[in-house]
Amino acid sequence: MQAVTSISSVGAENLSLSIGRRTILHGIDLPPVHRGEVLAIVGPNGAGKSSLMHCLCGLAKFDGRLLFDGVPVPAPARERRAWAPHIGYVPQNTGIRAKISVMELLLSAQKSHTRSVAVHKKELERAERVLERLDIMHLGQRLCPTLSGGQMQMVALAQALVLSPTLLLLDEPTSALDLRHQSQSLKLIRNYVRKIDEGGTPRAMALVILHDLNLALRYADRVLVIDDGRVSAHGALPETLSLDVVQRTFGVEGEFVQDSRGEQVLVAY
Ligand SMILES: Nc1ncnc2c1ncn2[C@@H]1O[C@H](COP(=O)(O)OP(=O)(O)OP(=O)(O)O)[C@@H](O)[C@H]1O
Repeated sequence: MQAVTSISSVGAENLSLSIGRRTILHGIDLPPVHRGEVLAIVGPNGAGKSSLMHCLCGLAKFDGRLLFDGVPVPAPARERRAWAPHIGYVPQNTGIRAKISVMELLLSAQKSHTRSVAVHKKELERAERVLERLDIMHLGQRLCPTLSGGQMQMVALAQALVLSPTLLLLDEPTSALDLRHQSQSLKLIRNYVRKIDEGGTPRAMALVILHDLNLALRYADRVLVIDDGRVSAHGALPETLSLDVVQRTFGVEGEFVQDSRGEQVLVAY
């Protein structure tokens, strides 16, 4: 198995997924997403967004090509394990049932069953840093099953970030969050991917499924619109998310207005 130290881009060609006799994804092309970029994946309920993410993180067996750094990723799970440490995947349902504290969860994610005090200290500091950035230090000693839905969602994000992945795959990471935490989490994700690492390149890239198109407009660089298992639009934001695309995809009327900072905001009727 080849050694993989990071992932610099992710893309897909003609990716299809069937479950039983039903085809869920019909030949999806995902032009490469590079480090430093946030790609929003949007589309109606049941369109295939989570299914696409399952393919990207190795949870579903698909036809077509998944490309990391422009190179097809081998299909056998054994081969794909090489990439796993570089992927931070947060699923839609993040229920963590283990009766351990949030801090224990973040330490076990880093596999810190070490006797080395120095390593343990480093991992503890990293866990504390992530909790601090997400503004959830106060949850460190709480048992995971006692957390609220929103708190659990932020802890799941912390669990992914603590491993410093180069590819973040986030399935509706803000669905249970209040207004302040929605902005805070997406700002943190954007800053995380744009941060320049020791090699002088942005640290990571993020693919984020979002239902709130205004959050996509504010925090993502590009958008992939999925409708009925197909890509119906793809490109830079805000121009790709035209009123026509919104009407066709979601079947709603609306208009774009400018907010006080001059940014485009969608008002749907
Ligand atoms: N295990 C499964 N067996 C059969 N059908 C499935 C399975 N998982 C998903 N599907 C179907 O695949 C389609 C796409 O589902 P998916 O969860 O990818 O949609 P989504 O775009 O993420 O939707 P939502 O916005 O509601 O989360 C849906 O019609 C769903 O019913």
